Amino acid sequence: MNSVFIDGAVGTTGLEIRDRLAGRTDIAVVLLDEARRKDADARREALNDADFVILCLPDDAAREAVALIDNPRTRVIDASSAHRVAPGWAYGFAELAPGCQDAIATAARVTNPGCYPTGFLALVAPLVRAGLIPADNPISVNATSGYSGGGKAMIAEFESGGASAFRPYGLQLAHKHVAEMTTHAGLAHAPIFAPAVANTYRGMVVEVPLHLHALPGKPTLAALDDALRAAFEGSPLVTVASGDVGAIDIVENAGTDRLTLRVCGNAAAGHARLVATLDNLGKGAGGAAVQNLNIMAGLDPHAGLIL
Ligand SMILES: NC(=O)C1=CN([C@@H]2O[C@H](COP(=O)(O)OP(=O)(O)OC[C@H]3O[C@@H](n4cnc5c(N)ncnc54)[C@H](OP(=O)(O)O)[C@@H]3O)[C@@H](O)[C@H]2O)C=CC1
Ligand SMILES: CC(=O)N[C@@H](CCC(=O)OP(=O)(O)O)C(=O)O
Repeated sequence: MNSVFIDGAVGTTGLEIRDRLAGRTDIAVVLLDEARRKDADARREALNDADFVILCLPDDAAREAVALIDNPRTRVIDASSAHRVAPGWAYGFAELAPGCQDAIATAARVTNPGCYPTGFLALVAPLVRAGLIPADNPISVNATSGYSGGGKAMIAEFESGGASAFRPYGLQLAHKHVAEMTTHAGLAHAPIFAPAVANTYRGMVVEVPLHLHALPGKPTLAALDDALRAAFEGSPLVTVASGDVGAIDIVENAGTDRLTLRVCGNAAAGHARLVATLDNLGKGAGGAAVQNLNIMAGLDPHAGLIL
């Protein structure tokens, strides 16, 4: 039996993880009651007693939690963006590249990927690795998230009735996810990241437009599709669907831990739209955390996930 303390268990991500772990007989979930859940002494004790801790906290509180751990045994999964490019942390995206799952399995510190980077990296990293996109190619990424991506505060704002249908943000192009997108895609230059939030609770679309005719090897849409299928072959969570569709819905994978990739575009024009759909709270957060926990604990990687 593995004990797992969830720090931040009543937040949006914490509740998703608790749902996925409910009923598991191989995992004992440890929670602090309402009166003690922000008490540093109570958290220190829980953090050090558990085999695993999952941090579902704002970045500063996540850094504080890690600093409270003073034993070599407790292993950490951080859902925040505090450690996404930090030395000594394994990047918790098992399917991203050969070796990732093994690195997670043995790591003491695993950072969950960001929700937007999960879609972006699945689309781009395999193509960079295959040499179809040069590492120094300029890349843009447009993405839309459900409002639960902003946690309790944004949920309250949207559910109070005053929020707009569609809100582009991050307009100064300094979003906190850019560093992890650049690093883990193996890019030489930061992508231009244009996020937006839509008035739907959960779900996400991440899109990368490409001028194929301007790439050195002038790859075809079929070549990109083949490379993505080869990269994720056998994964029950990350799949490549036909890009020959008229429209894609932001809630396509809402309520699941799936990530669907498509290579769409106009072959004659040499224009591609790489599109990923996921649930920001699924493969983008809670599902990824449970998958990483399973892998670290040597269990079925997909136990408790919503396939
Ligand atoms: N929402 C999403 O789609 C995703 C979120 N994440 C990341 O997961 C983390 C959690 O996000 P999310 O669940 O959305 O956020 P929420 O705001 O919904 O929840 C955060 C929780 O942390 C609690 N908390 C804050 N400070 C402390 C502290 N010092 N000690 C103990 N508890 C504390 C909050 O308490 P209180 O209830 O009192 O406010 C709240 O319950 C963030 O780092 C976020 O970036 C990652 C991927 C996707
Ligand atoms: C809609 C919305 O606001 N989304 C958040 C990202 C979701 C999140 O908090 O995830 P990370 O932990 O990966 O940062 C944002 O843009 O900051």
